[in-house]
Amino acid sequence: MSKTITFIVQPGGQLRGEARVPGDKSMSHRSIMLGSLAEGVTHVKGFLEAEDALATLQAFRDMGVQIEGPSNGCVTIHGVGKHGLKAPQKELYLGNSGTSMRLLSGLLAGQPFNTVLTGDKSLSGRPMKRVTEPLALMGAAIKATGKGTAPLEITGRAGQLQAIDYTMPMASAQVKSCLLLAGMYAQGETSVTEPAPTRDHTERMLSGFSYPVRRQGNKVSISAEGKLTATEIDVPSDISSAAFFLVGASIAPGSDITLRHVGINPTRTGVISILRLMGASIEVLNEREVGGEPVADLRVVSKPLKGIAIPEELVPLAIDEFPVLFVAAACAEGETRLTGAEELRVKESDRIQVMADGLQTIGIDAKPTPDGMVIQGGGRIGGGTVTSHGDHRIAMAFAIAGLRAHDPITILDCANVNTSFPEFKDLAKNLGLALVCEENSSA
Ligand SMILES: O=C(O)C1=C[C@@H](OP(=O)(O)O)[C@@H](O)[C@H](O)C1
Ligand SMILES: C=C(OP(=O)(O)O)C(=O)O
Repeated sequence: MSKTITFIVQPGGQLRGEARVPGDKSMSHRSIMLGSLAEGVTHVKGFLEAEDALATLQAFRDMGVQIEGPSNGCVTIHGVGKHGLKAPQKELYLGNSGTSMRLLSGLLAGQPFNTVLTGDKSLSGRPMKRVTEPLALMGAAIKATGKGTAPLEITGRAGQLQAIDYTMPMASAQVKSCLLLAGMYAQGETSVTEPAPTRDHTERMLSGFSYPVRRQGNKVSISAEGKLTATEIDVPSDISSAAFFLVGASIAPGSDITLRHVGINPTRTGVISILRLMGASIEVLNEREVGGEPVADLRVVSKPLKGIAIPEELVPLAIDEFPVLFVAAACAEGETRLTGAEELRVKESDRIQVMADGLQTIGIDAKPTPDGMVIQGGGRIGGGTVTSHGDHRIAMAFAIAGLRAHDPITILDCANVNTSFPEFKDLAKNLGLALVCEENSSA
């Protein structure tokens, strides 16, 4: 039996009040990976209790790591050291999570045992050559399908990986992190050069575990010399989850919200920069540093938005926020143009096509292009039935569109909101979104 979830949003309303959205997904994954490889006991708080991060947690349990929790966001990891993982008894199932699969492929390439990585239908369609090809240059043995997709059969080549100096063809934190994790098991110094800055949580967290990692300009380097020492990790709220409310409060007249304890690492704040360019009022309050990551409270007051050409350098810094940014564009006066974002086509869904289809259904002039979208904002937003194609961020983006719609919006296939933000519907309702959630069991 599987559950289907449908969101129904009544039109209009405003967002008001305070909320703390759940922990950062990227950091939650990495806390489990590095905590498991550390010597000693790592305590994590603010861990994201959602399916993607839990898939990573289960994978490490399957490799013999004793992990307590999660309970109220607290996880205790009894690290086994860099060479302490054990062969899993079965394949590692990673659900919907691209981050788990790509980072683990690097980490597992240099282990003294074999593994098979599998995922759900969406993950099994996502491109893995971007990691298997550079890993092969390091001497890894990974067999994918003919299309370069999962399942990935990894033959562990402990002691046989060689360092590479690799320039990534695309700006991807997953590819960078995969190669850095493989580099921890390779002979020589592994370097990864990125064409544009991407999220740097792996590098920051490695330093937090006292593992040497070096950055020179856009190049990051690591070697096998070093060990991870257990630490305390405080995961801030995920700006990618906060983004739904940053947009919602901006577009719904009369809104005024404060989101507490949000991670504002500069490699993640593209959504704030883009919304401000569109005219949004977002104040960054109480800036502080928590465990090597910048954190702040964000206050958003509604303000009329205007369409813009989104600067391409902001694309990797807001890569997961485009579904909801397209909704902001639909509510902005004038044209918004996104270019340089072809990566959106290979996420949990083709986020360019799926968002354009849904926006058109609710009456918006949205034209998909190979690498982005052109949206004419300011028109009447109607209502209708859209499908998320099992993509959590599409489901939540259309829920937010309801704030400016004239008729109800029904969003099909929303169960995957649980991959990143299970509390979405409750938090959204508390802030003022008129959202109803229907659950049905299907055989
Ligand atoms: O490293 C990470 O944690 C992530 C990197 C990004 O993917 P890419 O590296 O494919 O851009 C992002 O879309 C994903 O949600 C999380
Ligand atoms: C792209 C995403 O995640 P992943 O690549 O880990 O599946 C996302 O959360 O928007």
